[in-house]
Amino acid sequence: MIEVSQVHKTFKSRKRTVKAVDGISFKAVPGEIFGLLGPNGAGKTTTLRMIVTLLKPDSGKISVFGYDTVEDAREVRKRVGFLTSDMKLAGSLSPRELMYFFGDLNHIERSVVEKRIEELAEYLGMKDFLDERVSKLSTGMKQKAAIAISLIHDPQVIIFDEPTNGLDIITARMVTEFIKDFKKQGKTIIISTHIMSVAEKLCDKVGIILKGKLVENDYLENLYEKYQMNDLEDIFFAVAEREGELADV
Ligand SMILES: Nc1ncnc2c1ncn2[C@@H]1O[C@H](COP(=O)(O)OP(=O)(O)OP(=O)(O)O)[C@@H](O)[C@H]1O
Repeated sequence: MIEVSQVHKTFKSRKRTVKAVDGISFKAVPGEIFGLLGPNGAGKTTTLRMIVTLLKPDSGKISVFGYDTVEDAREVRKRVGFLTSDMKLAGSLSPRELMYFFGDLNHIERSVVEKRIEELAEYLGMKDFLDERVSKLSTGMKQKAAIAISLIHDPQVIIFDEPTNGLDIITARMVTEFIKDFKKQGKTIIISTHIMSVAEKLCDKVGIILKGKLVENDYLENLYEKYQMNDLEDIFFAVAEREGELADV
């Protein structure tokens, strides 16, 4: 279970001050996929980076299975797997070597990592390229390797930032099928996306984020009922219009 309560994060530079996250609260529970849906710059990545302890909130509180992301960051990291579309794998290491590296970072015993590599290679279909240099792998193979690395410590919580961004439809389908399977395994999953169809296909609950504020947060079926619409894109535009977000368009 993840609880985000009244979280704020502002970035200040000499040129500008941005309230990236402005009082966001939501919960994500095991066996469900929560989708943070919003346009570019809405605050999705900043929210996810705070959940996975890469950034500290200015105020508010985030807990992951009862552990505070600031006070108990180490306990949180043990339980969380984070995958971002920026995680471009390159270089001369192989998926197996990278998994050892991330296993060490997570202080997991080598024998446990070895077993985990075998399990993940079997599950994700990576056996044929476990020892190839990642620079030589196809996009789909790299994405499988990135997923394997983010899951090396068998986390209860999976946070995927734009999981299908930049992928062809076959690789994107593969990734969404894995995410559905993680849900069946009872993991707590949060994804961010700006693609309505991804949210619609995958998510149980959707939080619509605009300019750092969560302006809608409900189960998909409740949103369809509430807005009397059966298309998430239509609902998104209805919400954006209500919030004055389309005024400049
Ligand atoms: N490290 C940073 N320093 C300064 N500003 C930042 C930083 N990270 C994010 N921002 C700003 O905070 C706002 C929210 O960014 P964020 O990356 O969270 O949005 P997003 O919803 O993930 O967008 P996208 O879909 O484009 O990735 C943006 O205005 C962004 O420029």
